[in-house]
Amino acid sequence: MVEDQSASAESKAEVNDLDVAWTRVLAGLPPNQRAWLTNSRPVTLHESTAIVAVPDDFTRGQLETRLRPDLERILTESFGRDIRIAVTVDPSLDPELREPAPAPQPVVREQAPVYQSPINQPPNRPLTQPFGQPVEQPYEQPQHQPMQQPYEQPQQQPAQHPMHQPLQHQQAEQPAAAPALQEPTHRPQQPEPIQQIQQPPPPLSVAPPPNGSAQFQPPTDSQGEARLNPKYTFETFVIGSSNRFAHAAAVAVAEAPGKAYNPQLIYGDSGLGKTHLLHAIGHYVRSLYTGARVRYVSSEEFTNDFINAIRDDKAAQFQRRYRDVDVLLIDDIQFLEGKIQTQEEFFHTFNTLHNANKQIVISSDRAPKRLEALEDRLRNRFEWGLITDIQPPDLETRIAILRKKAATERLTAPPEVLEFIASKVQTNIRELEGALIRVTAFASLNRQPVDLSLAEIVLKDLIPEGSKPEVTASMIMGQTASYFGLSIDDLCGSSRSRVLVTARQIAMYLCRELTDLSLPKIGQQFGGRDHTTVMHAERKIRQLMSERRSVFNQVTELTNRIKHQAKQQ
Ligand SMILES: Nc1ncnc2c1ncn2[C@@H]1O[C@H](COP(=O)(O)OP(=O)(O)OP(=O)(O)O)[C@@H](O)[C@H]1O
Repeated sequence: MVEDQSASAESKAEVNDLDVAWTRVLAGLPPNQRAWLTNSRPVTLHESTAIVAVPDDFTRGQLETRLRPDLERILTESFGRDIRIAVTVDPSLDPELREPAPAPQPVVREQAPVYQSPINQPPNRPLTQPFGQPVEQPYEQPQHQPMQQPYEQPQQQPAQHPMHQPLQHQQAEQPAAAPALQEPTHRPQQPEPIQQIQQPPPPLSVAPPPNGSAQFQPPTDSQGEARLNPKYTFETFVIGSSNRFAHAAAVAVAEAPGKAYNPQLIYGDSGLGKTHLLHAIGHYVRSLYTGARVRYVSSEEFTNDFINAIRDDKAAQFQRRYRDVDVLLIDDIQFLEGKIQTQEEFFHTFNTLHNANKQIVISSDRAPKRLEALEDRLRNRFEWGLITDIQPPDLETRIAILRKKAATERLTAPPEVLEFIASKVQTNIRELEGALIRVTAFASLNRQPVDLSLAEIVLKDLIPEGSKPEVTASMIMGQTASYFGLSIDDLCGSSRSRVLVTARQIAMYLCRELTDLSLPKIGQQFGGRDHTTVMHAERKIRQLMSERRSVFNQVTELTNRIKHQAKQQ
């Protein structure tokens, strides 16, 4: 912790230095070159790489080609050591795209950049779907299939499974032949077709990848198998000082997968946006590179998949699923702690991908150094790339997140209510969003406008004063079962009677809102259900709360009971 704080203090100092150095850059360039930097700004300095944000790809092309030598020379002189630049596009820097300043109360300082994701720009850059796959497959697929197997410790598996035979290992360690990089096929278009930018700009890489460059193969999986939540994009991600660096690095990685930083590891507490950034990388890569094979997986699913593959003798399919990809996004790596055989398998997956210059992005709830029950060789590998952290957002960022959420979900709430909610919920963004949903649902049920007094009433019970009591899944399940006159076995069982389904979904929703448990962990608590079932339940209850008073009341009453119980413990 102390170490983390000092690292963050150091990075703040460097940001200031970078600002100073940037003024030297501006002073040192001839006017015709300086003009390119009018709307650009330095983002941060990480080791020997200065990340610079520019408003569009055209400017980026200029910085990466014509201006690069001078920029790097002046920065190198300023810092007294070699500095290279990495350029990222932030369209909100374009004065023409900038949102008008918010009227009277300028509480919100951070605005999310409006990413020009090609997904949203069909006319110029259709998203080519190889093999006629649908463009997007719904992310949330309600499934009620119990998991094939409960979460078993992979240690229980036979040590010499074919998946771990020496030959396989050798193959995994071999660098795969990596042909030349194909530039993004869907670079954002520029208004003026100037000859110079007909060439795609050079990649963002700050150092050439060790074994040549990656090439994206035609995908073998469908769009749906990337399993990306359509809501988690860079466009919907609000940037603040707490996540600015992680965001900039994520954009850089998505623009030059396998080249900019490999692996990228994002760490931070629960509910701070790690999963969101992983999905956003996936979307952006897919929109830039035709046919890029992207796979998102939580470490829990990876573990289960591995166990099932061994059980069903499907090692080869398992390996193909995770190794024949261009970008592997692996969430909550801390889940692999203590799981020796899954770590072993992941180690070889990592090596195969890294050797072939395929991008790996990892999230964790802690810095790699603190993943004590993870093998050293894995932790070392995580340190090969770029490690970025996400801190809890400050008040302004929390308000900006609520504004964005309200806009995307079409929820109406005046600024003072958003400020009130943001001041009450300080650490977890999932909880922040949950509070907004409850306030707006309550107003909609009562056909009342959303105002401060209403928000105060709704949040009084949700967020009690004083220290936050720890809520567990068993408390939620116990309270829900007794409230509905059911047993815990009923909640975990397979009956689909209407009352039972609603009770189960409410309990899952509350686990999501009141605990830090991941989706697969919650599914596991409810009789080994799939994580998509939990996602469906969360969405369903959010919707029902604003449509049915009975459901709103049930959720509110249960929250009170659960929090009360937690306080007594
Ligand atoms: N900067 C942000 N801008 C907009 N929404 C955000 C931001 N950060 C987090 N969120 C939202 O907060 C919710 C929780 O985020 P997410 O699931 O990515 O957190 P996490 O760090 O992966 O948590 P966990 O470790 O519990 O899985 C999501 O709905 C996400 O969209």
